[in-house]
Amino acid sequence: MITSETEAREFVSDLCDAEAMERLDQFVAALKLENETQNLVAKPTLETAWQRHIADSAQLLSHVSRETGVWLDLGTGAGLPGLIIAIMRPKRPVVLVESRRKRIDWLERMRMDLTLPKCTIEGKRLELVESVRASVISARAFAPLPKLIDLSARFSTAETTFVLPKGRSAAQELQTLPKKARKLFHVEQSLTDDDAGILVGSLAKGMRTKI
Ligand SMILES: C[S@@+](CC[C@H](N)C(=O)[O-])C[C@H]1O[C@@H](n2cnc3c(N)ncnc32)[C@H](O)[C@@H]1O
Repeated sequence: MITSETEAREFVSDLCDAEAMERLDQFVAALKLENETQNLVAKPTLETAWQRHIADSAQLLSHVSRETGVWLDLGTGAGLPGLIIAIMRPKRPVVLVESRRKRIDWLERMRMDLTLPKCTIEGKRLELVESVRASVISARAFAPLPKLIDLSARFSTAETTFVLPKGRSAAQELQTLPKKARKLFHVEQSLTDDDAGILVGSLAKGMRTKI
């Protein structure tokens, strides 16, 4: 379990290079400033930003086997987890979907300032985003599980891995899926919170049209 800012930095630095670490520091500094003008994350969480946001996002990499293909992040908001993945894996195409104007502007600015040419931002509602085949789909605090799957199934194939940090409700949310769909996901322990879980899984063919 990651229990301090130092441990969080060490955990993340094992997963990326020194240049990415510099960019992550730049991101954290910018996030603290931006949070004074728009409510991107809960203010108290900024004191432990590396644990609560950076390592929390970075840990998703451990649940994804393929290092290639589009990583699609739904409802990216402050940049979590999608922008963190884009910083740590700058050669990978990462698509961030976010509908709120001020948040889109923030993400665009970060993408420019951090020089992330493979990262693209779909500044609109997910429902309006053109279908692409995603290799990974992530979403933190985006929507209840059945709705999330309903909205994102058209971006998935049988090879797509869903990685969904669900906080304390992970196991409970899984129970809200029909029995057949439930079997396709499992709960991984979060490394940043004893009580939190990450839902990991893929959708079978029939499930991709309707759950
Ligand atoms: C609770 S925030 C979570 C933000 C970020 N993932 C995090 O963990 O800090 C949910 C985000 O999803 C965005 N959102 C909600 N519904 C959306 C939709 N249908 N399409 C695109 N973005 C959406 C909201 O604007 C908001 O920024």
